[in-house]
Amino acid sequence: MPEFNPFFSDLRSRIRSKDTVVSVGLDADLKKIPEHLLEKDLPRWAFNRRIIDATHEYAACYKPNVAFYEDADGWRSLRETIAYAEGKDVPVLLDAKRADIGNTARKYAELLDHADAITVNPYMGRDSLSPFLSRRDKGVFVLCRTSNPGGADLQDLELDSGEPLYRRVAALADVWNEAGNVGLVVGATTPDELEELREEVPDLPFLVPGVGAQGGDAEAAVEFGLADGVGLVNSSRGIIFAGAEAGEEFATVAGQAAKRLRDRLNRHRE
Ligand SMILES: O=C(O)c1cc(=O)[nH]c(=O)n1[C@@H]1O[C@H](COP(=O)(O)O)[C@@H](O)[C@H]1O
Repeated sequence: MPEFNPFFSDLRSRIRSKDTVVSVGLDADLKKIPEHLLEKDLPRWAFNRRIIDATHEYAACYKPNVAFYEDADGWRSLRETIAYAEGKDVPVLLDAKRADIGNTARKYAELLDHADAITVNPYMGRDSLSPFLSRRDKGVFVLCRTSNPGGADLQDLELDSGEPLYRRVAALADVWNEAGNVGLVVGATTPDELEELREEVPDLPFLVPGVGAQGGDAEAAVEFGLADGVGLVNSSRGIIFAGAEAGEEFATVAGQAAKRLRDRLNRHRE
């Protein structure tokens, strides 16, 4: 098994030094940002800055989902947000779920010039992921068993061998992990699959979304999400919009929510 690459080694150091596996999802939905920030030049950046100030002590990483930034002001907000998070020494995992034919994938992989790690979609196969995998110092999280209800539609399909497709994805991701830079995305909403996948690929760290707003199993997320103590459990809305009713105190409430999740997850860590 390859050693962890620089991204996962740094993540391990952060997890140890801050004693947290919480990934704070920066899904800065303009429709939910407190009204008093909407008059700012870049409301999403203003929002994220305050969220980062309040949560960074509890964050193993920040995970902005690019869906919330794909417009001109959004990209500017995202750039500012990433720089600010990195200024606080918190790694940034860009949730982009990309991949494409080689020529296009090469372009998509340039997103990694601006972040420490990325999520990718394995549906188009190995060559569509090569430009990401060849970034040996970054983290590449491969979607495997997703947390949404429709995750079963394709991912649970049984192959001729009798194994479900998501298990094959996990086995392939393990093969693709030549540089020690690969992780898997496995939702907390399917704890049995989390357990099964931990057995299938004992060395791959998982990003486990789906706790908080989606109601996933936080205990299973921690029990099975970590490989050699390294892994991430993400909550987005459950943290950043915890203070939706708190007006100007929204960030304080978000900080409390991040701390609560950290403490809850830590109770289940060895
Ligand atoms: O790749 C992801 O992060 C992801 C995979 C998955 O299976 N389920 C899932 O919810 N996510 C992302 O994790 C975040 C979950 O947000 P909350 O439900 O608000 O905590 C969103 O950004 C989703 O896009």
